[in-house]
Amino acid sequence: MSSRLFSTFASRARGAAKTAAPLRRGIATAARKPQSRWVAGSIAVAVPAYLFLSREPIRLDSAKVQTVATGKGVPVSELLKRVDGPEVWVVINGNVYDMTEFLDDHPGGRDVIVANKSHDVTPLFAPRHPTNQLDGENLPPSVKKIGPLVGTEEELEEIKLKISAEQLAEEERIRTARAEFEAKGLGSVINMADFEKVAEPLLSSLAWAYYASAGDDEITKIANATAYQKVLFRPRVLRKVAECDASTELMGCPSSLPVFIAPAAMAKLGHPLGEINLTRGAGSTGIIQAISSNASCGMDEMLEERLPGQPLFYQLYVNRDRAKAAELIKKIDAGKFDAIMLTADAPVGGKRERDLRLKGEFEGPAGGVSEKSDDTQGVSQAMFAGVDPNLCWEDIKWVRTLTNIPIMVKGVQTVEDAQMAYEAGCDGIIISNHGGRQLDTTRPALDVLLEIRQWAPHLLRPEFRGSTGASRELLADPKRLTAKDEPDAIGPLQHRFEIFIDGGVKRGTDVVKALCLGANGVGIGRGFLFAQSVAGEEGVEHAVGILKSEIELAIRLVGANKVSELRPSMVEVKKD
Ligand SMILES: Cc1cc2nc3c(=O)[nH]c(=O)nc-3n(C[C@H](O)[C@H](O)[C@H](O)COP(=O)(O)O)c2cc1C
Repeated sequence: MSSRLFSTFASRARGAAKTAAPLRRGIATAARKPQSRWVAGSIAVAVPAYLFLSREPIRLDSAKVQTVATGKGVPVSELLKRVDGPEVWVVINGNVYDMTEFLDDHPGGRDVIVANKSHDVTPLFAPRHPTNQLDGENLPPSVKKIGPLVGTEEELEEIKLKISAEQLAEEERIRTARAEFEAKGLGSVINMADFEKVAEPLLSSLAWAYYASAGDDEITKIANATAYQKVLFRPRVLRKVAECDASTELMGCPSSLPVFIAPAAMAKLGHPLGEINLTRGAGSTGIIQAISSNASCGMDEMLEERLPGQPLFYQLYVNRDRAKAAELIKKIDAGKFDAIMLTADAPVGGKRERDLRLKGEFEGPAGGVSEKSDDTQGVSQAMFAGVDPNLCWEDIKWVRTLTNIPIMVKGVQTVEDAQMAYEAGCDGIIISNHGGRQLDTTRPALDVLLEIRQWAPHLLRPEFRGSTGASRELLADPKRLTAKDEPDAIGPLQHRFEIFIDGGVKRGTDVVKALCLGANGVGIGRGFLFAQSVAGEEGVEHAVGILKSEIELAIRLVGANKVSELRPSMVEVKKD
């Protein structure tokens, strides 16, 4: 995918220097930024992280090789002495850590650590945690760093995690699928659904379950996507559509498309660079990434990748420990993020059965809001253990006292709550049901947008308050396209209020439909997770390229030249 298509940030900072690259570039790009702290670790874990549960040898980093040579450090024999005792020591990235005091604080529960005591757990740790999770002040206070490990090849072999026949078979399956995909190339992916199909065999069963899962019977997840089929276009013809510009502004930030990367946790489960792929891909294509509170890369790692002027949003889960929550909000403020998406639809985690079936093999990220998890719970529950279930509208005011960054509420699912968000002084909302991952059989997100149009049109910009389909005014003046479809009888809003929507968006036509109905922009979660899993940063760029061409095509074929010309009269909503 060429960055020439996307001028916004790419040309400013990275220029058009990118050349067509092999699919392996996702890994190779780690070497592109030698200043990144990520690099040293990423080379070593690249292959195992792809395979997720791989027990392939982790190469020693240079510091460790030196200690082996000088004989200084913690001998393997010391580690092995703890196999049967009460102390729990593990090796991560060549260093020995005492986890005994940390066990009950671990977001993923104590079992996963205890079961692997006195082993090198780097292959389990790397795909789930920020690379700098154990550096300096990031080291949890209850974890003790003992020192670098030293040992002979045979001793190091002894402390490697044991791999089951099932896991070996999975590694083989992934290897074969990747080889098959690389023979075909990224050009074989021509739409967002293709990314999902290609990603499935490339992912570990755990990563696939985590990404694809949704609440209960996954009815809302499916409905989110199919809802777009009930909105049909009413294209206008003979409109001079040679020119087309799909760029727009989201919360006052330039965006090459009316699409943003919805915040989604644990991108490293799919690719060793994880969310860094998303930051880079968003930067080079000029779209906006919303970073999850539970990202598997650290906030500072992503900020390091940010291009000059690149807008970034941050998704906030408010921790029940308000001191911790305030600390995170101050970090967001200091990071100069362009908007906060305060997630409100997950006071507790949904029941995601694909996750639950794999329980015991997964741990939540150590960053974000995750807290100690109850070991009877599954994957997603670990993610939500720290989230304050008592968060309420009053708390928006509290967040406001800590930062001036625009605040949006993510997870609004009724017109009543859209109005409450406006009255609470929020700068916007994201209509979302978390991709169907929370309360199953909740209405598809698109229905909420239609409900807002029906009952609170004043929350939309004036030109989107009209009815869909042919209006009396339009028929009286059919040449009109860019003027308002309906007179603005309601009057202006008292403060900025933008409406975004996510869930089930797979096509450029879905995006254009949401915009015709009054949304300012559209978020995509799984689609970008799959894209980065398939081909790292280049996968993200390829996905943006697909969306861009589909969105531009839809804008033109509906009879417009730019986003601001899209109108309710260009669509009709089929009655159920
Ligand atoms: C694997 C995964 C992890 C997610 N993690 C978060 C998260 O940490 N915070 C959040 O607000 N939403 C999270 N979401 C929800 C997304 O932000 C978004 O609402 C949803 O993915 C949109 O649906 P789509 O995947 O059909 O595009 C996650 C979604 C997925 C699929």
